[in-house]
Amino acid sequence: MSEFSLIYQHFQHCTRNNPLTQVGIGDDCAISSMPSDCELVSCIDTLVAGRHFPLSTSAYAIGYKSVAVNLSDLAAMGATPYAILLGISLPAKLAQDDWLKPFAQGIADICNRFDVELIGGDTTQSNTLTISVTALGFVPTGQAITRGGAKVGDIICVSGEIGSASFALQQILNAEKSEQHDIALQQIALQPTLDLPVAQVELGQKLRGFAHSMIDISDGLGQDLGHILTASQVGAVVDLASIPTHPRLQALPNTEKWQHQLNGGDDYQLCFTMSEQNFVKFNQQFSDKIFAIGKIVTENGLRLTYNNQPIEFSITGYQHF
Ligand SMILES: Nc1ncnc2c1ncn2[C@@H]1O[C@H](COP(=O)(O)OP(=O)(O)O)[C@@H](O)[C@H]1O
Ligand SMILES: Cc1ncc(C[n+]2csc(CCOP(=O)(O)OP(=O)(O)O)c2C)c(N)n1
Ligand SMILES: [Mg+2]
Repeated sequence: MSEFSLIYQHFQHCTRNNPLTQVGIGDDCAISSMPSDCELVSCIDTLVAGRHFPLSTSAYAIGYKSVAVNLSDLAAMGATPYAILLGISLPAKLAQDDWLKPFAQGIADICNRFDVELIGGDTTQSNTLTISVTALGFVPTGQAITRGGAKVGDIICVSGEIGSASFALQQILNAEKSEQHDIALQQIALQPTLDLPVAQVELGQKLRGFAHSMIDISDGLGQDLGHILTASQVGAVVDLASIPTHPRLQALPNTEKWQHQLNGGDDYQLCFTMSEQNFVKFNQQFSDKIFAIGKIVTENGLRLTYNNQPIEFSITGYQHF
């Protein structure tokens, strides 16, 4: 299949047109109008086969997740997503309909769910499958939620269960090593949390005007909350028993569970801080579940407690190098 027929067949019309787009796929650049009174919010995340997703991951999930992790970054700023650009470096053996069709379907499903248009990209051949997605969104001027706004006294919240994706990944990596890996790979608990993360786009927007700081959890709650603390020059106390946890994880020994939750990553939940007053107001105004897990304090660093006892736990987070 030629590079151009691949693009036209699988990507040119896979998402719905957004009225802001003046020129989409097919020219040297896309051209978009800016909505009035808004700021542009942009990010890029790259996914490399065997590093960001197991080699056994389906083409559909690879497409879906490549977009979801970027929409999660936009969500973490309180932005409304608008469009993506898709860079694909593809081994020659995958440049065929059997792989491209479900891959493009994964991209299309998550884009169409959030009214995001695929407006351009780039396609090359490479020995290692690598997907790089740039996402663009908008936020009303001055209202983006950054990592740097946490205030002493704020409640620290997360948007949902933490650690499930890391638990699923551990089972998959073990199964890939086993002799009967085809059978083992059919029995992974919580696999959708790893493969098809739910970008918290609507919640992120609702938190504008409520949250003082926000980040999405990609590298592990410990490290990512640490980014808020550093940027805001504050500290935190987190109660490990308050972290929302799936029953399958709850059944693990504490240290294994906390390893998945604090250092695992791949959660793509939001972690944010807000005043106690705003916490009460948010819960009165919206039915979205948000979970208080700790407090922002003056003393720098992250302190962990469990049943009111201090806990020592090494925060490593996901490290590329
Ligand atoms: N190669 C790079 N060139 C320029 N900026 C980069 C590069 N890699 C990462 N960044 C920037 O560094 C910051 C932290 O990146 P990262 O840890 O990847 O954030 P996230 O977890 O939100 O994806 C972001 O502002 C990102 O844009
Ligand atoms: C095969 C495989 N190994 C390990 C992981 C775990 N993992 C890889 S990258 C990563 C962190 C997120 O990736 P990164 O490139 O740091 O994204 P960013 O923080 O920039 O959003 C995690 C938890 C995985 N998902 N798949
Ligand atoms: Mg990144």
